[in-house]
Amino acid sequence: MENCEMTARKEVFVGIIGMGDMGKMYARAIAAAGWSINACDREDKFEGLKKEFAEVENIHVYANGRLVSRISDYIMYAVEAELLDTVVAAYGPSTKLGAIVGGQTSCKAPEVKTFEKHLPPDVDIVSCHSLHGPTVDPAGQPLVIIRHRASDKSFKLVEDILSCFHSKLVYLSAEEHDTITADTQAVTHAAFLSMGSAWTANNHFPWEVTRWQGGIENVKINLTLRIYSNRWHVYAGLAILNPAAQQQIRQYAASATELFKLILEGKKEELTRRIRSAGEFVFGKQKDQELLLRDDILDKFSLSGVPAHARKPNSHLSLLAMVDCWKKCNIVPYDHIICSTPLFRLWLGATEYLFRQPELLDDCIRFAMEDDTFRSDDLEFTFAARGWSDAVSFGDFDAYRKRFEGPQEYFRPRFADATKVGNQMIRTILERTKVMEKARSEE
Ligand SMILES: NC(=O)C1=CN([C@@H]2O[C@H](COP(=O)(O)OP(=O)(O)OC[C@H]3O[C@@H](n4cnc5c(N)ncnc54)[C@H](OP(=O)(O)O)[C@@H]3O)[C@@H](O)[C@H]2O)C=CC1
Ligand SMILES: O=C(O)C(=O)Cc1ccc(O)cc1
Repeated sequence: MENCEMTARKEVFVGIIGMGDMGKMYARAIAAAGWSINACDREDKFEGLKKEFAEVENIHVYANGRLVSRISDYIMYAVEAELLDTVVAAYGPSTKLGAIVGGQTSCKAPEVKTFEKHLPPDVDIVSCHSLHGPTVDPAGQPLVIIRHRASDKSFKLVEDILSCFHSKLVYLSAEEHDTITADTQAVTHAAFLSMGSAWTANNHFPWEVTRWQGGIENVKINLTLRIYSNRWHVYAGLAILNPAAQQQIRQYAASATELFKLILEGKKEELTRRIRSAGEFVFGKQKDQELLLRDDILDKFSLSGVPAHARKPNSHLSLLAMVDCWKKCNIVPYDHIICSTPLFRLWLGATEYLFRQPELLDDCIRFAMEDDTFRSDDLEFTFAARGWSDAVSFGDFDAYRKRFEGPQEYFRPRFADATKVGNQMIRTILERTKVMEKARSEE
């Protein structure tokens, strides 16, 4: 980069309020690109943060968000979604004249409403949302930008600042963003959260039980652990604050319950018809496309280390319910790939693996009907899906936290391994989606 461009960047101050996982990731990347960062967290973390960033070039730590707001040109709130309104009410009125403000919360309609409520009218609003967690390399991942109220100059400045991530910029309104992320993130998380609750309730680590080994089980286990290793409020915020998400999570629980009842009642034909018709709805147009996940890819990601030939079939209720839910909610997940998280793409890859290999799907249905090995898992899974749906529908952050913390403690000893394997999975799915998008664009 030209020296004069670096010097010009130093004169633009980017404020970051909330130096948790995402705030720190943003601060480090933007500072490394030469912009000046003014950062803060809660006042009681001031001394600790100052020490942590003492040696980091371009990052200046302040005691609170009022001080950061007074002197920054683009201010990003990277705090818990549940707290955003209170935090913006406290610091928003101190925003520098003519500055730009945005947020990193995962649900944008309430976020922009909060900004409109508390920010002075001379302040522009440009928000963003990185569609990945803080330990993922942002390069190539989607980064949504929302131009809510901004001059061309302000908008261009935000684009320049965020270009340091080398992410794929996706331009949406707050409402479009929330509809898509409800379709992709919220219901995906509901599936993994339910699996984690069910395994905890049955008191088994799935990678230690032979019926949970190999293939798409690796995706289920690793991603469940990945979610539980993150902070509960991230998932609570995006589900509870997004009305479209609530409805889909309810449908996911209803799909799991209804399919499980068909299994218990021995209604094989009805189950088969329902599952095939959902599969046709979701995957009907994919017939000529390669699978996102293949055996050789999946087998690289084992936590159990048990060889493929030791695998047992599985009723895969979590996957059957997902595809049924997509159909009931009229969602074709491929339409949202440009605005999806790595977890969503991996989950879609797992559903596709089952539904686009007819012999596997037949085995799965036969196994669900005829073998009761998975009945107790499926029972707990159904309870768990309903429990998560209730926690979200009641809008109760505290109940959500309590439901989350049990499995989180249970799985904690395996988080380090799961994060490593999960990161490799995410790199692989990014490469696979790039290859497939290229193939599609050349068709
Ligand atoms: N983690 C993820 O995977 C992703 C998260 N997001 C969203 O980004 C936002 C940040 O998430 P994340 O970094 O993971 O969460 P963290 O909990 O790691 O960070 C939030 C930080 O904000 C601090 N905070 C709370 N109140 C204030 C305040 N008044 N002034 C300054 N700081 C304050 C929190 O302190 P304390 O802990 O003491 O409350 C915490 O350190 C959330 O809205 C989340 O939904 C978006 C994409 C991905
Ligand atoms: O990829 C996922 O779904 C994650 O779990 C990480 C995550 C969480 C919240 C977001 O708003 C974006 C990404």
